[in-house]
Formats: sequence, C-alpha cells, structure tokens
Amino acid sequence: MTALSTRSARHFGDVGNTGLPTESGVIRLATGQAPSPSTGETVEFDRAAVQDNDMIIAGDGLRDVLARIEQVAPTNAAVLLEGETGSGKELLARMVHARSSRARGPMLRVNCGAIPAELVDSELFGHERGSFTGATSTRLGWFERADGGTLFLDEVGELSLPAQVRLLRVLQDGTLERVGGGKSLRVDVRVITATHRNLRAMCAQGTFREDLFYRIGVFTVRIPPLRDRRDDIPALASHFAKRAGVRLTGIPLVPSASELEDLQDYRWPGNVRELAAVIERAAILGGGRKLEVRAALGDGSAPSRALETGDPSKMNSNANPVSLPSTPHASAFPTLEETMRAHIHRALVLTRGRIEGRGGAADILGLNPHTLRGKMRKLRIDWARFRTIAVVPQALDGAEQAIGVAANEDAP
Ligand SMILES: Nc1ncnc2c1ncn2[C@@H]1O[C@H](COP(=O)(O)OP(=O)(O)OP(=O)(O)O)[C@@H](O)[C@H]1O
Repeated sequence: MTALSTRSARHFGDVGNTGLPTESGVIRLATGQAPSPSTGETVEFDRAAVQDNDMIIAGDGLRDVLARIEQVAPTNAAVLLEGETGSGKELLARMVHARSSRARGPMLRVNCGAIPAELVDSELFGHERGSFTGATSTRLGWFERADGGTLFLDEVGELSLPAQVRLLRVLQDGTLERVGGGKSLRVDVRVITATHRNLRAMCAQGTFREDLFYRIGVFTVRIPPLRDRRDDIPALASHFAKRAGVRLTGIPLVPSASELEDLQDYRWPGNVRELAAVIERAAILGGGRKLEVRAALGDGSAPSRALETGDPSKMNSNANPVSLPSTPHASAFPTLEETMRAHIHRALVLTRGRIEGRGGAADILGLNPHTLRGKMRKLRIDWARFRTIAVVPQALDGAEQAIGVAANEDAP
C-alpha cells in the first residue's frame, strides 16, 4: 500500500459555503503545532482546515470526475450526478454551483425521497393561500426560492411518475404554477440532480420517464465508489481523524500506517460518509486521545474483512482459511435482522434519536434518512425512546439490551 500523506492531497476548502472554492494543492495547515496523542509525532493543525464542507481529493480516482465538473460548471447545463450513497454527490453539486456564474445566488438542496407524494407539487412549486386544507398562507416552492441560483434535486429517482411530469414541464418551459394559482411564473434556475439508482434501468422498467432522463442527464457525471479509489482513503481518513480529534479534545488525531491499511482493506458500502463515521467512532472509542480503528470497524479482524473482499492477499499472516472457526449453531448466531437492529440502536443512542442531518443516525450509518426510517419501521424500532438516553460511548455495545425494541411506532 502506498500511504499518501495528507500533504499530497488536494483540498477544496469550503465548497459552496463562501463562494468560490480555494484549491491550494495541500490541506491548509497553518496555525498550530501539537504532539499527536496517537503517534507522538508533532502535527500542525488549523481548526479552520477541518470543516464539514472541505473536499479532499488525493488519488487519481476522482480525476475524471473533477475534469468533467470543471467542464460543465461554468455552463448553465443540467447536471446528473450518479453514484452510490455517501460517495460525495452533494459536495460535487456544491462545487458545480460554486464554480458557476450563479455562485452568488442561492444553492438549495431538496431530498426528493423525503417529500411525501401528496406534497411534491406544493414543495417544489409552492401554493397559494387557501388552495387546500392547511394552506393558511402563500408559500414559495423550492424552484422559486432558488431563482437566480441552483436547485439540487437529490434522490431524483424517488419522484413519482406524476411528479416527474410536472418537473419536466418546469425544465422545458422555465415556467411553473403554484398549487391553486392560475398564473404562470417564470423562474431562472439551474438544476443539478443526483441519484444512487440506475435511471436507465428505471426507464426500461417504466418507473422513470425517458424524456425527463434526457432532460436532466444533458451532462452526466458518475462518481466511483470509495472501494474503487482506495488511494483516496489515507488522505480522507487523516482529514476525518484530524477533524474528530479537534472536535473532541482540540488536538488532531493521526491514523497509523497499519490503521490506514485496515481502512483500505474494507469495502465501504457507505462510501466516504461511512469512513467519516467510522473515524469519528474510532476517536470516541479512543476517548479522543487515540483512534480505535479496529473496534470501530466492527469485529476489527483483518481476516473477516479479507473474506468479505474475497481477496486472500489481504489476510494477515495469522489468518489461515482452513482453521477458521466452524460454523456456530444457528440459534447462537445472531440473524442479519438482529444485527441490523442492534447496529441501528447503537447509532440512535449515539445521536439521541436524531435521524437527519450531519452526524445524525442516517449519516453515521451511511444511509439516506428515508431509507433508515423504512428500515426502522420494518424492524419496529421506536426512535423516540432514544431521545432521553445519555450518551456513554463505552456503553454502546450494551445499548440494545438496555433499550429493548418498541412495537410498531413510526419514525419522524
Ligand atoms: N472527497 C471528499 N472529501 C471530504 N469529505 C467528503 C468527500 N466526499 C464525501 N465527503 C463527505 O462524506 C459525506 C457524504 O457526502 P455527500 O453527502 O456529498 O454524499 P452523497 O453521494 O450526496 O450521499 P447521498 O446519496 O446519501 O445523499 C459528507 O459528510 C461529505 O462531506
């Protein structure tokens, strides 16, 4: 493994936050020096360099993606970002906006998967007062609010077919009507869409309109999953470790070479979001003074991850496939459902029942909040119970027993 130092990473600071991003070639490290509690090395740090919107680019895995973003950003073209959950689509959408002539205008994100079907029209296009029960005042929709700027429609594949028809109309004509309003209103909005779904396959199945697909997909950018750009992992992990350390103790943490190797061996189904969550968990488990990467990765044994990746070369020297423990008796082995329930419990304990937003349970688990709510309903997990729990990281493992499983209540 070539461990890339964070200094060889390119760093796009504050993408979409303060206008044009700063591309400096290195991570900004400026204002301090401190001995790292994990390695003893002296590390330089800068609180401002560990912000949520920072984008780290290290290996070549995103080179093509960035080249395409550079090409399309200054134009007014619709952009479709395709990639697995947590791969960085939103950050890239913000980069497109920040590098466009609309950078000083609004950049709004709408999660199409989170809008109930009956509210899509009102949410996207607004409504007039009295147009339906509960419409007590006139409300601007997302398109009107994004006028002069960019509207990022995340999870566009979740829109119902009727909603797709209405979206197509705005994209074609640049005009919309509020619900209950007879007037046609003109809006000037650049639309960026994102999905983790295969929209071509959905078109073939008839669940996504082909005409809309061509409209939103004028320029498509496909973001590779993290497991296909493992060279990015050291720089990303170092960045997240620094951020976690600064947040917890004011001093950055630094992953060791063997920890970076462990991280590179894992498959990262939740992509960069999962990596950030694992590092944060590792920092909490280490009391803010060191990283407990193996514990944070789950059972922490390299052989099981090697088996997961199917790559025998990733097994450590002690691992002998022939001497793996024999299959435990079925009743002693937790089912996938039990494991999933326990894992969701842990995340909810950590976030005190908060599902949405940065650091929320969905974020930690590398899931879309909509998907997490669905799973919680299915597993009959009551989120409200977690809101009163005090967070004691060391006690997380026992959390599921302490809390139990509630019956049949919906998540927020
Ligand atoms: N290259 C990167 N550098 C730093 N942080 C990153 C990078 N890529 C992703 N992240 C972080 O990972 C998390 C997930 O990224 P983002 O929200 O952009 O993913 P997404 O593909 O839009 O996810 P979803 O499909 O679930 O909405 C965010 O916290 C983001 O800041």
